[in-house]
Amino acid sequence: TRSTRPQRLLAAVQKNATRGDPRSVVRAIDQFCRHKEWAMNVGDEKGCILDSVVSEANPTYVLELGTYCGYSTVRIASLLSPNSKLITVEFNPEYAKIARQVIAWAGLQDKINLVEGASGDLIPKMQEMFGVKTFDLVFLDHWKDRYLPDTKLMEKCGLLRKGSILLADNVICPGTPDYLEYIRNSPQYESQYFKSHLEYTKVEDGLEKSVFLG
Ligand SMILES: O=C(CSCCNC(=O)c1cc(-c2ccc(F)cc2)cc(O)c1O)c1ccc(O)c(O)c1
Ligand SMILES: [Mg+2]
Repeated sequence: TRSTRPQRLLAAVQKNATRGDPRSVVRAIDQFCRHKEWAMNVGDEKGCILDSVVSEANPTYVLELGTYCGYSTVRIASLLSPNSKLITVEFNPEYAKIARQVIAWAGLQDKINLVEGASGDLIPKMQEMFGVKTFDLVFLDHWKDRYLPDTKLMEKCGLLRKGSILLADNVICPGTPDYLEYIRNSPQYESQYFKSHLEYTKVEDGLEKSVFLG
């Protein structure tokens, strides 16, 4: 049977990237998506904004919601200090299977815990499963109608501390209107919009960075 797009993306990584070199994995995926087949990675333009937010935060514990093929997982983990951890949640088992291989090719499996399941089920278990107290940075890139309920759930579970950063992809395209309305009007957050474009296109999109004030 015909291969899937994630399988073809993995093949491009294994063909064009150097094992153990995360930046070459990121470059290989961007090349594939720009010149061969579009895929819903955060991409190179928004990826630079992601890099600057991660570098400035220098987080110890990172949560990513929505792994897909592991592009942003690898991009973030390549910037983390030695004892830090990235937990990434993926609902779709096919995506998770590919992401594990992309992460292994980049040589970052020791920094990353990929857990399969629905974010709404897993968020309340984060403390018991991984011994995590709070997350310093959360990257939201999963189902767009889950951003708001999962943010409220993280607040309820005490997973955010004063200064925790939420960085949300796709707040314009496909769009997360209920999340934006909540986070921009809540006195508990200080938000900033980084205007950019939908990965590999000229369509407007952007990242919303929000600091939890506790
Ligand atoms: O992985 C998922 C769901 S699918 C991936 C979400 N991402 C998108 O849908 C997505 C879509 C687009 C896009 C597509 C078509 C267009 F024409 C324009 C834009 C762009 C993006 O950057 C995206 O991130 C999941 C994980 C954990 C869970 O707990 C759960 O409930 C779900
Ligand atoms: Mg996205």
